[in-house]
Amino acid sequence: MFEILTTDQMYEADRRTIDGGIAGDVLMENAGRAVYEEIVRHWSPRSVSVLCGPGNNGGDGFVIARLLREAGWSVRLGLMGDVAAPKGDAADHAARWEGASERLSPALVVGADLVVDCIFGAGLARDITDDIAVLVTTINSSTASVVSVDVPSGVDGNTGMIRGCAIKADLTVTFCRAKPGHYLLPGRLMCGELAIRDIGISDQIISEIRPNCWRNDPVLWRAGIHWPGLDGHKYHRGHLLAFGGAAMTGATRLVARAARRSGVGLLTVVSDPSVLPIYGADSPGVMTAPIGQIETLLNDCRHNAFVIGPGYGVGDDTRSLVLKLLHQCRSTVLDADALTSFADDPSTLCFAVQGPTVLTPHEGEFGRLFPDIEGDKLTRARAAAKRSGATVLIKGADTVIAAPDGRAAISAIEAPWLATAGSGDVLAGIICGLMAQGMEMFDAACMGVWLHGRCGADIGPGLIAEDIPDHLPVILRELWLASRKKA
Ligand SMILES: NC(=O)C1=CN([C@@H]2O[C@H](COP(=O)(O)OP(=O)(O)OC[C@H]3O[C@@H](n4cnc5c(N)ncnc54)[C@H](OP(=O)(O)O)[C@@H]3O)[C@@H](O)[C@H]2O)[C@@H](O)CC1
Ligand SMILES: Nc1ncnc2c1ncn2[C@@H]1O[C@H](COP(=O)(O)OP(=O)(O)O)[C@@H](O)[C@H]1O
Ligand SMILES: [K+]
Repeated sequence: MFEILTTDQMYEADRRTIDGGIAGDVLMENAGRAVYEEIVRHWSPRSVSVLCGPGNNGGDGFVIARLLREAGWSVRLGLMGDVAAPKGDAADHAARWEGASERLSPALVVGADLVVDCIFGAGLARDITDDIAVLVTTINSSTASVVSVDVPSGVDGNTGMIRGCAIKADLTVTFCRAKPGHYLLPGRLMCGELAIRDIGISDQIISEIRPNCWRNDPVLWRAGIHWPGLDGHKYHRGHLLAFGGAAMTGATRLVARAARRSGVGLLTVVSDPSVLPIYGADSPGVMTAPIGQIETLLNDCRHNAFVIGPGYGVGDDTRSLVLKLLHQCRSTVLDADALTSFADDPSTLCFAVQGPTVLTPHEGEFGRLFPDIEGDKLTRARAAAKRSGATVLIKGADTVIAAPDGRAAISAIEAPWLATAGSGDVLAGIICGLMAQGMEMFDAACMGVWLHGRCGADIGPGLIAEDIPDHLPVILRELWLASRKKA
């Protein structure tokens, strides 16, 4: 259930299911019944208006209206266009509706306690305009509860973008699998609670259409975790070099603590000698080395992972050091200043990426490195990953992680408490720590985002970045115990 399907993949899954012998009108009946079941689970009988658009989303509406009416609810049904308009499966279900139909208008919202939005689903093809926009505004400013079918009308299922305007739902019921627009902003804000309901499309069919986007969940990457073996020693868990800036030392101190809490065997902060005592005094388990020893450090292959950027400073020195590090082809995480230092020359950075590399920009940093890449976050992360050869993670409430081969994951954990200075530094440290332990770059980025999100959600109000590393053992233990149960 963690796959995320584009609307085209969803149409393909429908088509293959229909070819396999389940008729389209049965799928529509199943879809309508799933929404009906969610409605009666959430609300007691009340006056409801079901608003039907001209396509199959409207077809689902006829099923929902019929089932609610049969259950004794007071139902009004509004239809866009004339009564003879529905085609195909929607027409079949329209014919089974024995109640009255009204023309779709704001009058249907007056006196309704519940509005069922079946105006547009996967087939939204252009911006909402004029009379439908007035209806959307009326619904959004009414006190009625709102259930959206498949997607809130006006939200683009593939991108999460709002096409003109969109309905704000309390509950969205989608079918088979979620679509990107359920998790990407701003679509996610319009969905309310999300229910993903089976309508009879088999897992076999979903695997045949080879989805390459998932909701970020341990199912994706838990097999790639390197738990320490009974006979292991610290060098089996990696030796990470964290490059510390001379002015903002707090950033790399956060990086270091997070990396160590993620399980890395050894960690050395490498910095200007003038600030080494600050890094050394921060935590007794941290080792330090002056930047002047860089060649010696790099000659030691046991130093298998590098993280650079947080608090490091923007400029030529940073750029040269990043290129030197990338030349080693070892696991590397580039964040913050390590990215911004290439704002004038991003192609040099992309060209230099050869080994396992994760770029962790927030939207501002992404825009500096890839100003020509446009579109929704999923599309942009994928394009940047393909161009650079790195795993690219665009941070935010809807963090997207994309691999150069097109695989992508979207974070769905709600943890707005993470929006605080230093929290991104912690994320960079976690990801690099996981890579140092041998985890593949895309898996490490996904797992890092998940651990970070779970810490944020658990700690909640009052969170400061310093809290996150020290909460990691709680979440890691959960994963570890689950892995032992499986074995
Ligand atoms: N077997 C299945 O496939 C199943 C499908 N299911 C359901 O079907 C839904 C997809 O159905 P769908 O493809 O008919 O698309 P839908 O969203 O109803 O809209 C299409 C219509 O809207 C129109 N239109 C578009 N944008 C517009 C605008 N801005 N302003 C005005 N008009 C606009 C467009 O017009 P056109 O662009 O063609 O001129 C067309 O007439 C899916 O979300 C799910 O709920 C379930 O029953 C499970 C089984
Ligand atoms: N609304 C939000 N919900 C969840 N996570 C968020 C939200 N806003 C920001 N974050 C997360 O907080 C972190 C902030 O990182 P960043 O912008 O690099 O800050 P800093 O550089 O101060 O560490 C990122 O991991 C980002 O995904
Ligand atoms: K809808």
